[in-house]
Amino acid sequence: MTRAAGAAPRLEVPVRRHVLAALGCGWLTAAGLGVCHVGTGRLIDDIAGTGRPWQAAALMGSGIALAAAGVLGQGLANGRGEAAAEAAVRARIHRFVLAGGARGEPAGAGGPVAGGLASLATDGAAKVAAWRGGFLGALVSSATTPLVVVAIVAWLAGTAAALTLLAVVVTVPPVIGGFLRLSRASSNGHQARSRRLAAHFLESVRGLRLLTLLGAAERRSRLLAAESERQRRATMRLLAGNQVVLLVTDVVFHGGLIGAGAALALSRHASGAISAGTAVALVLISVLLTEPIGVMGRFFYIAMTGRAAGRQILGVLSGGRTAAAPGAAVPAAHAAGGRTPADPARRTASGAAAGRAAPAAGGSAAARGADSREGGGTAIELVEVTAGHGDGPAVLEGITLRVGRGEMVALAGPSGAGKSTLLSVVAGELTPRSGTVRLPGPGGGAARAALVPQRPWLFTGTVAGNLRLADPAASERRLWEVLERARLAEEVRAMPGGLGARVGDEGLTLSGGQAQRLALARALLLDACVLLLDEPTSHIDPRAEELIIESLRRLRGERTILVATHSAALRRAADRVVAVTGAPAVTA
Ligand SMILES: Nc1ncnc2c1ncn2[C@@H]1O[C@H](COP(=O)(O)OP(=O)(O)OP(=O)(O)O)[C@@H](O)[C@H]1O
Repeated sequence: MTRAAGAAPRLEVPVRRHVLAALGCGWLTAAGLGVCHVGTGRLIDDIAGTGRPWQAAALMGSGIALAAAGVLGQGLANGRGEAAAEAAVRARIHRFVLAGGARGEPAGAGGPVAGGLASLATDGAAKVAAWRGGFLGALVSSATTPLVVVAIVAWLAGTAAALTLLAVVVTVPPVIGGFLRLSRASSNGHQARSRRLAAHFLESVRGLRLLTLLGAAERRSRLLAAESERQRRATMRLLAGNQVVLLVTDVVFHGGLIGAGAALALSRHASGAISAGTAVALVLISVLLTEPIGVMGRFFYIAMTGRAAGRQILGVLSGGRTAAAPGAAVPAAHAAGGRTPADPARRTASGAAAGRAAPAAGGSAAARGADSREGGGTAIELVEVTAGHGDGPAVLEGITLRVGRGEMVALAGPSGAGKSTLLSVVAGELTPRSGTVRLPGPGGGAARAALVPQRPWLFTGTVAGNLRLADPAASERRLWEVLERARLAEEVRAMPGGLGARVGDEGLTLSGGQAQRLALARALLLDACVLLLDEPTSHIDPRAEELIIESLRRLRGERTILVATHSAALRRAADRVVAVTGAPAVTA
């Protein structure tokens, strides 16, 4: 994309050659058809006994050959132009994404970017290509073929007749332009809404795990269904409006141009200036003047949707940032394998009891936790639990672990040892292969557990919208309350819009620490007795880590917290550290 000083920005696609080829072929087709119609006129004069038979046949034959060559050539030029344009637009978007653009803040209204880009790179690129590569040449040629037709008319019926016809022809572009402008605004809005909807679908699929954990999947699906229905109705309205525009242009211009041609032919024939055959040829040739309308009718949607998609792509490419947002959460990959010996479970700085290692039966160690708060009751109980993913080997084997009510227990251990797997088992996300998992609630029933995954998913929208995924009916007061408890309220107050502040694509307008605390606040809204936190302080700076640890300290005692972590500071803050070493060895 290049931009001359003061010129409007343009999405550059390498199709000039193809457009010129399509233009030349379009003229060839028009000239061929014109010559063919002149031959038809001569044939009529032959039948009337006033012409030369060989001349009519020669004109018709050569006209058909020229027109056929023009049609084939234009088809080829359009096809190649479309392929070249599509490849070029996709390459631009890919370069932009690889440069980190999709992680930037959305330009303008703050719509979802990654989902929107996926739609632009596929559907959008195809639309731009169909317009710039496949249609522009045909459009330019059909807009200029009337000049070829007028030249043939001048040869057939004189300059005056040609100029009269030209006067009618020149009214075509401004009127078509007016119609296009009328429908452009609605088409643009419709495109933008379609892209937003596509992005919402994509985002929901990617955040499905979290939606399920929060019990918000059903609500989200109802929301998407309602949005889809609104978009379907809007599409039907747009199509109906476009049909009306097409009908009007068709009737006005076909009638006007063919009528003008017929009137001209009749008057010239009546004055004896042209033969009957030439008059018929003139009417037939005037039909060629309706070519621009035919093209507009056939490609109306291609031009409209292609231009709108081009503007969107250009807007994203020139308006998006090219670097990852500072402090953006970096995805933490699950390390595979790694069955290294356990970090030694150790007594924490607070002096609480550390997990006890117990010898394992059959050569492996088993977790043997103990309630650190005698009399407080057990909040989490795992007995001889063996678990793994799919058909894979067991990640945890024969685990026994008890966590007391209100206790904060840190799960430590090397990457891949099974800390996240253990949290999934407690959360009920992963069914153990054997053993029992119990979360006895204070009232006797099962307690509710809220899992905050390693990389919390934030949906495009506002701070309040993300919080209310957990509790749609939560009042503002309640939202501020959980934000306070997650030590995020002060920062949200400072954001433009407060609770209404935009949380961009995947939450990337927030720092990693803010995203973690927002996810924690959301989990607090669930009113779950048990909080399961997976690496809540990974990839954030010491200040943000301090804030999260501080908020967990405040929650301790009131909620039971099981936290998987590599952070020494977080382990120190816990009542107890349990070392997870992976199957077959897990020690407590
Ligand atoms: N969804 C999954 N499907 C298959 N295997 C998985 C899945 N999730 C984790 N694993 C495997 O289970 C093992 C334990 O992974 P887990 O994420 O529980 O470890 P972890 O101790 O939490 O690691 P980290 O500290 O890096 O987060 C690893 O070998 C991992 O590859």
